[in-house]
Amino acid sequence: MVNQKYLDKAEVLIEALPYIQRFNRKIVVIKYGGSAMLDEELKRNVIKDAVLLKLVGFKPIIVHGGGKEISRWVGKVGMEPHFVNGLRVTDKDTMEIAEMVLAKVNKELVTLVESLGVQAVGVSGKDGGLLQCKKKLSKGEDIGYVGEVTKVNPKILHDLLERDFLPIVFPIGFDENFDSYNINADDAACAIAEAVEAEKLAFLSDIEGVYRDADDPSTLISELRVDEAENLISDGTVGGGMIPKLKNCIDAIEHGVNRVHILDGRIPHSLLLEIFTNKGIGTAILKDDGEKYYNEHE
Ligand SMILES: NC(=[NH2+])NCCC[C@H](N)C(=O)O
Repeated sequence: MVNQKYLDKAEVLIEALPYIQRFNRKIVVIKYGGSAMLDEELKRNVIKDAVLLKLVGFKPIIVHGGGKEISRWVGKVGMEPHFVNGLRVTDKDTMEIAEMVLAKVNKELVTLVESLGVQAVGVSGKDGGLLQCKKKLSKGEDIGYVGEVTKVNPKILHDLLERDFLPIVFPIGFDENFDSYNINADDAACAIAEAVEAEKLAFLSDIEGVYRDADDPSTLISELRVDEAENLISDGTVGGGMIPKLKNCIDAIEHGVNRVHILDGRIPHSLLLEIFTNKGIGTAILKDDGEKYYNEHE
């Protein structure tokens, strides 16, 4: 008699097989941010997942933020934050700290990947002219050195992938006058995924996914087509911080990314559970004619 426990384990691995085949040699952009960056254990888990994706033949690219770490350092050096109409301003000094902190976080991530036996290269949006940007206004207000991506030059990423490195990007870029800007990491990940024609873009954040009712976690939506996602925005079902997130997802799909996933980075290995199982664990956003794997396999 074979122990059921072993059979269950084998089943889990076999469930992954079609996805390993389907996504072989495909680019997967992983936006890494939120609480999963502050907890060492979670950080290791996220990086292990990315390393696993790499070693089974995918081409992951990590794009990371570091907002909380930047705020911590701004406080640590005793800088007073400025606000314009309730919005925090990124002045020259803050910009300088942001770049320093993100570079430090970037090298920590590179080190973690390297410690797991995969070669990683960290780049900023300045390297190879990856992210060109301009000043982004917030509701018409100048909030300092906050950038909006105007153009992506993905050559550096293709070169690194070609040579089998795992690229790790932090979203600082320059404008046409070579002034530095801090770019929102979700926006950067989205622009990069479009430019490299990624198969997938996965957002690891502090929310399980998209809910039909924000107050009821049992209403998590497993799969959403772009038109359904647009309706959720226009009919007011989703609100707050989910709106820009969902808009990025829609934008990515309209510009060629096949699937976008919103995942909870606080759940250990959410990335693997999403990619290698039929049901996934977060919300998957698909093209209007995208097949819903979940229903298909039910
Ligand atoms: N949240 C979901 N329903 N996810 C389904 C994921 C399906 C498949 N593993 C994929 O990566 O595309």
